Amino acid sequence: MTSFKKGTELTCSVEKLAFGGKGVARVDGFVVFLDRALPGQKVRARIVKKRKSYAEAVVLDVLEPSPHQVEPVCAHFGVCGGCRWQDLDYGQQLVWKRRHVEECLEHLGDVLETPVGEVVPSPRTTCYRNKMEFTFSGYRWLSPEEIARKEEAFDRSFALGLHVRGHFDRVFDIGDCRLESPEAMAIVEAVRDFTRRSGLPPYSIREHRGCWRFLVIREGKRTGQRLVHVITGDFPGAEKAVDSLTEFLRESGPHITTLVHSVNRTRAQVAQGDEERVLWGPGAIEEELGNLRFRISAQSFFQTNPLAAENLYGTARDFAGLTGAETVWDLYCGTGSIALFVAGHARKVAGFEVVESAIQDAYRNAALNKVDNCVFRVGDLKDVIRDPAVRGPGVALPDVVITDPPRAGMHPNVIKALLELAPRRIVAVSCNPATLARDLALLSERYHVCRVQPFDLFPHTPHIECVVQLDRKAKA
Ligand SMILES: C[S@@+](CC[C@H](N)C(=O)[O-])C[C@H]1O[C@@H](n2cnc3c(N)ncnc32)[C@H](O)[C@@H]1O
Repeated sequence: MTSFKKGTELTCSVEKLAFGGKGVARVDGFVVFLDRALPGQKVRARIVKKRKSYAEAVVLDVLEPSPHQVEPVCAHFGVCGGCRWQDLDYGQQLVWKRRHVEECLEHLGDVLETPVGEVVPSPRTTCYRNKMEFTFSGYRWLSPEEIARKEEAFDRSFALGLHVRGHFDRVFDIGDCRLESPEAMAIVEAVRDFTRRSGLPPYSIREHRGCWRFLVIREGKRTGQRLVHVITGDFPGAEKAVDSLTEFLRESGPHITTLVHSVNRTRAQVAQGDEERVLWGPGAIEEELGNLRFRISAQSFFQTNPLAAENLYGTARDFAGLTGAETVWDLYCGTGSIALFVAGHARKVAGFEVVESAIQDAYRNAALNKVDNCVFRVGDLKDVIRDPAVRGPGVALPDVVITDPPRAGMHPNVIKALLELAPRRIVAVSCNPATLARDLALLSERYHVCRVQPFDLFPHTPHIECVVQLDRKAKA
């Protein structure tokens, strides 16, 4: 009988991928989750955690490869925290993503009227992200290959890059990220070069002190515009150093359209800051989605894979089945992209969102596109969804609701309100099949779940988005 004690080494065959991305093997009937394993592989692995009904293990050696294994396109694969499925054939990634949606929705049984659709692939599988966040660190992590190159002297006291997989406190110098454009990577290189020589220290997450914290690059995939957002700590000389960095990039970084500096005074390791200073250009970029143009400022939310999001929004609009006569509510509207996408097909659209700056962006985007039948309301939906005062006099109750909540899904108050408001159709957009399944089960009290269409917005990761059409049941 195999022991599953921590530290035990075993050989096993990987059967499938679990929701979340880990490989699954059964050893003597006991489930073992394997980090970085693919179905079809035979591996030697070491148990790192033992629970009552399962164990977790790391792969030490691949003894037999998976038939679906491919050569990863990125040199940092395995070390980097992103792209964990880059060594799995893209077609298979889509197969497993669909299966995970099916598994999550399985318990809905007959409520689900049609099978889950085939996953719509991302138009691009590399260079698809329009936003990347890079972290500065005073402790540069070196790969075993770099350490082996003893003849090279590596400066370990400064890094600008991404986090090492599973380690929030380790950063490696990224040279070539395949999710980003070569132009954006050239900016990372130039910023690293300048800041390393600046004499000012990277921010330390242990001492909570230092200058350089984050570099965020946003890129309009259709417009080619690029925004550089430098986030520093509250450190003497930081402002002057960013001014000099701006001058340096103006001379050497031809790919930049605008540069913004902000200060993060908090201990939270988030790439956001206050006191935004626009040092170069308009302080925002524009992106095109369908026939709309969106203004994206340094800290506003925008879908990170715009080309795939365009397909998703188009399907959300199709599922809404609008004739031009409807009042549509766009719940969790962010900067209004879905509201604006459907505005031309509806009488009136009302967007609801908790972040005030996103609402300002939504109005700006409506004006930019000369859309005049949308209103946007700020507030926590669980409190404001039934509040006529927040809704305002010009907004009728909805014929159709489109809802796109964060990963946690909809609050029970929002579900309850939807069941009472009972629009004839609900289109649910979700980035988390598990919370989607929970919300659909609750809504099924009054709604048929007609269609589920998954979209891949994040190639090489286990993430999957879904658009679902729900139609109100006829009264018995
Ligand atoms: C997945 S995003 C969707 C944004 C938008 N539909 C889009 O496609 O760009 C979820 C949005 O819900 C907002 N949000 C989160 N919790 C909320 C709440 N309790 N009430 C209202 N909005 C909320 C977030 O700020 C975010 O903009």
